[in-house]
Amino acid sequence: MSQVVYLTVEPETVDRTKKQSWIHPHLIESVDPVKGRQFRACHHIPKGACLLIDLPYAVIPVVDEPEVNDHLICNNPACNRRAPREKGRYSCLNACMQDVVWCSSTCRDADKSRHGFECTWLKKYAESIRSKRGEYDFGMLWLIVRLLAFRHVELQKNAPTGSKSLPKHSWEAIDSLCGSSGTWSHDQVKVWTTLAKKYLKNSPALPHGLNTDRMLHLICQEEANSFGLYPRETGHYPPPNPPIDRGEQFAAAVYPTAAIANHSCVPNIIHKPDDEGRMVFTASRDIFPGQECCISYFDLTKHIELDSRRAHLRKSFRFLCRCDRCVSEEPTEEASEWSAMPLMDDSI
Ligand SMILES: C[S@@+](CC[C@H](N)C(=O)[O-])C[C@H]1O[C@@H](n2cnc3c(N)ncnc32)[C@H](O)[C@@H]1O
Repeated sequence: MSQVVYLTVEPETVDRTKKQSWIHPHLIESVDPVKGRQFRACHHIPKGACLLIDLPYAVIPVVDEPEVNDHLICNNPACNRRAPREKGRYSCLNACMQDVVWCSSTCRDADKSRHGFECTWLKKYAESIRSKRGEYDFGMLWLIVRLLAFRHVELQKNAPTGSKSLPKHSWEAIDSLCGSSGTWSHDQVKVWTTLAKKYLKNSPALPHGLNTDRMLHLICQEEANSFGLYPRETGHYPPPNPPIDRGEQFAAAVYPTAAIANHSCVPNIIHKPDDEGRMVFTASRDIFPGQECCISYFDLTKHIELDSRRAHLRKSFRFLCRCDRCVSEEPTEEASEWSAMPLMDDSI
């Protein structure tokens, strides 16, 4: 069977030329006693309907070799398009880091205030963090710095805190993301505390005015809520046979509204970033009033059996999956066994 391609039906209210997040009027936020915040349908949503287009609050490219890789994206948050080598890339005038590029000098100028916030930090730390700690820790810290950079721009503009209703796009929305140090192993929290003290403390190179505890909390929020960006869709169920993976990750981002979506091993939403780094949710089947609307946090072709799915979610995302499929497949005594199991130390 080849992969099913869903044609996303965009309601007339979506104007993609406007750089705004958009949410389907039938998708609402509610709270589940176990899973926390969640999306629910308040009216029927037909298969193929576009449910959400969410602008990232912060995004970073994930590439191994910036000088040869075409996956670099324009750093201007109002653009976020791919910046291919052959079309010419515009580097930082302060030469802070090779991964930082813009697709035009106009985009570079437009991004002056936000990039200015991260530039000194990148120049001072990027190389040494990469060589001492590796790409994962560097990417995580850079994404945190970018969250702070957007906050800085928001504070500078003295912008009114974003809308209270969905879609949300503000520091206030980032502040309310789930994630706490209690979810992670003691060893992991120790490592992150050291990183926060060493690389994220309030300083002239990173003037944010927040304390180390807040930085540690921000790391936990980022780890629980960030998305990997892949070229193909995530969440086809049943998984295509032969399996088609979602391709190589090219970026990581934090989306203030998309982060409300819980995981299901039988999701009714497929998700994929568009050409401008916005996260797009599409209904993969008819959704009826009251039903929860979920994405899949992982490639469903990679973990098939209950044990494998739950172990992966537990290790990478630190929760016991309570989706309909897992609950219906679990042997009666298993739930208590899983709940009693200590969390593994080799998180992520
Ligand atoms: C990206 S957040 C999703 C929104 C979150 N529920 C909230 O309150 O903000 C991921 C967190 O939601 C919860 N979660 C998501 N999917 C779940 C599931 N299938 N079973 C249990 N908890 C889930 C876990 O606590 C997880 O760490």
